[in-house]
Amino acid sequence: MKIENILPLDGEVLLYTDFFSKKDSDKLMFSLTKDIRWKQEPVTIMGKKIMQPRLTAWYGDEGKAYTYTGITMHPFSWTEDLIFIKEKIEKFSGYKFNSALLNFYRNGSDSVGWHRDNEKSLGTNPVIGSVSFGADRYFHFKHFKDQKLKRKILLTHGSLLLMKGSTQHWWLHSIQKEATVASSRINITFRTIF
Ligand SMILES: O=C(O)CCC(=O)C(=O)O
Ligand SMILES: [Fe+2]
Repeated sequence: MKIENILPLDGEVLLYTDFFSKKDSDKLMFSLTKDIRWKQEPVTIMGKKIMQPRLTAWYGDEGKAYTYTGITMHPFSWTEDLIFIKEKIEKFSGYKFNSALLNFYRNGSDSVGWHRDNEKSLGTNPVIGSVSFGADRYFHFKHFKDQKLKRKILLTHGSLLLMKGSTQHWWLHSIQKEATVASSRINITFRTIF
């Protein structure tokens, strides 16, 4: 099977659909929904405190605190599900991860705005392993310099998306609201924090 880069230049994004079987994906969607310590967190944008339009959670190796816009986050310890998912991605990709940011999109009204995962603590060309369960949602890319240059792909139940090379330097990504989506979606981005 030949997997093609979704980006036309300046980065590498590879999609593996059905990375997890339907059976494992169904089980994981159910148990992660129930067991992860989901929280709706506030963010401060231009001096105004607003709630994020989704639930989040941060898990990782002990002692791997993460400073993000002035706030230091302490991750929860890996759960059995997260270790299972992490090890499957590590074995397949050859990369190792020490933390994971989890997102819970309750329905199509939840979203994540345009951003790059380019915090200093992720290093220069971060490799991010992103798995999705539940509702299908479109993942949008827009080139940072040439914002007319766009790509989108559907992230399906049990899929793995690998983002690497200079992707986080040159491309913004987002999950836009989708009025027609009624069910929930979980996304987990595995990262290495230095
Ligand atoms: O939900 C997704 O697929 C992406 C989430 C994301 O971009 C992030 O957590 O940085
Ligand atoms: Fe992101």
